[in-house]
Amino acid sequence: MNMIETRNLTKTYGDFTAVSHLNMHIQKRRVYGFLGPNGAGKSTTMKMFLGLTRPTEGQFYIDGKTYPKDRMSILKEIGSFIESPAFYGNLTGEENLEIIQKLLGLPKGSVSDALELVGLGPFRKRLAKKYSLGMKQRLGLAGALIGHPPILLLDEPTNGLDPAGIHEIRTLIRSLPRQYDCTVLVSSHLLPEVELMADDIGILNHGRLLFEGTLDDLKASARNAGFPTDNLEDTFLAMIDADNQRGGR
Ligand SMILES: Nc1ncnc2c1ncn2[C@@H]1O[C@H](COP(=O)(O)OP(=O)(O)OP(=O)(O)O)[C@@H](O)[C@H]1O
Repeated sequence: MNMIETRNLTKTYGDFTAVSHLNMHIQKRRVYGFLGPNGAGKSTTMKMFLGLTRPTEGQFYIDGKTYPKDRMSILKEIGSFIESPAFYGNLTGEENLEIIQKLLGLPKGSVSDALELVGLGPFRKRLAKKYSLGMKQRLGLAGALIGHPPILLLDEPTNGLDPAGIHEIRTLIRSLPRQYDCTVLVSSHLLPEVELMADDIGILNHGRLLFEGTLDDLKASARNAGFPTDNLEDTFLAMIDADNQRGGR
């Protein structure tokens, strides 16, 4: 079953097309890696799912609901982390999460659970403005996860983390479908990262979906198209390069 499905989803800004006729299929209880170079349109797509920017053309369906008709009930199902999340710098990490907990009407214990889940337990009493970049990313993730939403949209969640932090967050994301019955859409511009986290991937370039399927499907389709397949990152770069040579849009 598809938890998120788009049909010809398109977003233009003036005469610039940021997202073009996207047909994505994000299956329930899977991690979908949304891969593409800077400016490919990943954030714009996620912002449309959250109702933060309006599609110019096309539709999307989330858990059987239609945008814009069911916008509010769609939003209730999504936890998100889009671009650097904003916090109250003069409040502690814990206090920041308490605000979300109250807004969502969650039990008090959910704050500690979320802090532990992302490894911020020991830093709960520190002011958010004193957090390192990696700690801020973790706090953003905790904010997205706190209500155990059935759908998580995570835009480059490992940005700014050190290798140990990346490993930890990746392991956490991998475990979410099993642990919380969650469907995860996670964007990245790094194939090795997606390779370690995702069940399915979608490759976006200049707003167009170049590929969608499992990693094995990607290898097979790259082999058929004559791209290198020993190293999937080379495959990805060669696909992007070939698309750019063709004009890219
Ligand atoms: N409000 C806007 N007005 C005009 N152009 C925009 C606007 N928002 C995004 N764009 C353009 O749309 C394109 C896609 O941007 P988007 O942020 O979705 O890409 P991305 O794949 O998330 O890239 P990154 O990895 O750099 O975040 C970019 O060329 C960007 O400059």
